[in-house]
Amino acid sequence: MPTTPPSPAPALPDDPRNVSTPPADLSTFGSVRRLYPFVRPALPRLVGGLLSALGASLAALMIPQALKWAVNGPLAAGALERDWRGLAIAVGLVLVLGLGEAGLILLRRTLVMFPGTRVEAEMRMALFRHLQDLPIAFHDRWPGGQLLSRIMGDLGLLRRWLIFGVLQLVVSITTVVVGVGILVASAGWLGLVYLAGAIPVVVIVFRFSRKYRLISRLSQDQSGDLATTVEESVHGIRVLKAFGRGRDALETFTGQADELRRTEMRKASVDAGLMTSLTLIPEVTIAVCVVLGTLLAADGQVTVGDLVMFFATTAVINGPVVDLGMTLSMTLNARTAVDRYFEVMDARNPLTDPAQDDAAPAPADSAPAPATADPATADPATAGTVELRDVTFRYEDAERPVLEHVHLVLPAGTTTALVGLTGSGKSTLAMLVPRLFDVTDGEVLLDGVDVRHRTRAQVRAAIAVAFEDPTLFSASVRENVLLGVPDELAADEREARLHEALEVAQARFAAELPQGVETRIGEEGLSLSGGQRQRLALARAVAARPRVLVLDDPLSALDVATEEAVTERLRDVLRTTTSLVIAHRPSTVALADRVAVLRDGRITAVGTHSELLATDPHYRHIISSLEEDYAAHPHDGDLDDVEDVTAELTEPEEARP
Ligand SMILES: Nc1ncnc2c1ncn2[C@@H]1O[C@H](COP(=O)(O)OP(=O)(O)OP(=O)(O)O)[C@@H](O)[C@H]1O
Repeated sequence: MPTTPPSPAPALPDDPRNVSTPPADLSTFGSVRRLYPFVRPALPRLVGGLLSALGASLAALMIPQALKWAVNGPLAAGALERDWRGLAIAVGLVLVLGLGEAGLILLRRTLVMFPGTRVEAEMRMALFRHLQDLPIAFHDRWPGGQLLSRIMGDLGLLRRWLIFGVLQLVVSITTVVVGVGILVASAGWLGLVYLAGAIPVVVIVFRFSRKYRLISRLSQDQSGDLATTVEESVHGIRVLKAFGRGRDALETFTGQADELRRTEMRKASVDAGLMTSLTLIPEVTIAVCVVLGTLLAADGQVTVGDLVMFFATTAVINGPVVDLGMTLSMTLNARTAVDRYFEVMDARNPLTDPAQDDAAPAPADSAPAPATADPATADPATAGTVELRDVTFRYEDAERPVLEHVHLVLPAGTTTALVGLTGSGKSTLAMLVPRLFDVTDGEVLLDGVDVRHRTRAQVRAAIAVAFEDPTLFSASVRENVLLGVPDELAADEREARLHEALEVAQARFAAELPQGVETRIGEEGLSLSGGQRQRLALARAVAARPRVLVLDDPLSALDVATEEAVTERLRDVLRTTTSLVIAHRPSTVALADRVAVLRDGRITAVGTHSELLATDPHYRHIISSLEEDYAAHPHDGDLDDVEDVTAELTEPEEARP
């Protein structure tokens, strides 16, 4: 039997709230090069788009050459003996070049539109997949708004850059380089003077890049913080309203929005500075060239045709020089977006699946333990058993462990209640069983095999969890309840599980919702009371027919009568399952065959309720404080009556107190 865990994965990246400057080790090129795996399938179209764009620029640069030929040739022949044929050829040439340029621009747009949107979609899906895989510890540390802004805002930025920015950048640079080359080669001194104007442009662009990169990063991070504030205040709207703290939330939001506005203003002013320089410097250079060109023409060193070609070419170059400023800021924003995207994508999940060779065979499918456990994969002595063996667990960044040297066996087919004072580590212990966290030391064994030697999918197929805080998704009751049921299961079997689970969890109210079990609930659907939500979450755990059921205080929001009814039905279900129930109420403890007492991160006693009452003073203390607490707040969980009128209307008679 394997006992050593797989080698640890690299640590998670720094807290995103500390990330305010871009990583210095990658150049902009180095950063955006990381897009290659996503861009590769779209590369032929992108290259096609680039070639079309370059062709369009080349056509634009050829027009001045045609003009020069016309001015020096057919037009120079004099008014009386015009070369009409030559003139027609020149006009035709300009027309063909102009039409060619327009056609190539259209082709470029058509070619790059599809890959741009496709790369964005692929990257978005990859990020979402990765977020689903990342451990709870990652999600505890990363604010939702930061993730939201990366998956939406940053990827939108990248799409715009891929469709327009990157090609325009290459085209602008190529046009400027080729255009200046033509000027230097064919216009002598005039070309060199124009080239000299590039020196201040290079210096200004370099300084701009350094400054803009920092501001761009700040602005995108601040957008993420703002999104987090919106997300938190929308989620916590009830608390904010109940405590009259809406104004405080508004002030926080206004402060952050104003900070972002100031950053955007700084960004715009740095951008404007660059645009002004890129417009002004070529204009000043051209003014100098006009004076010089006039002197050279008067001296007979250049022809009028040369001057027409020169100034027409500078007119073609000037546009791309100004575009260069715009595409450069787009590129720096895209670089920030790539950095922010890969900060999440680079985060590794320390909860790894074992290598194929090391993996233990899959545990018996969702069959009840121990009778039907697969004899080929499970030792009959341990089939269906969960064991925590000398388990120590410390949260990342926490100074001391929450759990220390915990030994606890959950025998197959039994129900163990876990009790302890608040903060003693009950929920933490429960999360180690389905591998939501991995132990720092020791082992969690399922069927006698370390859970780290099974894939996470195998472990989670065997274990279902219902948390105190029930999360429902924006989907129908049916979809929410059948979340843990394999899709391959026959339709009638799924239907049977749905109805059984709703019945066990006393959630028959679902049938009386406006569209029955097809009613959409969750954030965008019908609001349910706390008790109703909890019962659906419990139904979800029951419907999965797990071999191991972990219930983290799943009945806390139920009224007394409903809790009794659920407890009764749950007892039948728990008989076929190995269960761990975290109890905050004496009535929940009554569900259990055995009770384990957790005190300051250690299991201090295990026994039946009556044994512990007789022998363990700490247990008596816990039970009396639970009873006191319950007596003081007997209606804490009785949310069905007060929270939602819908509940009143749809609750079946027998489920009401
Ligand atoms: N994600 C986390 N990171 C760091 N510390 C945590 C985290 N979650 C819980 N803790 C700490 O671990 C300790 C145990 O918490 P846990 O939620 O397991 O206790 P509990 O016994 O379930 O409490 P309660 O009965 O109040 O639900 C607490 O001191 C808590 O502050």
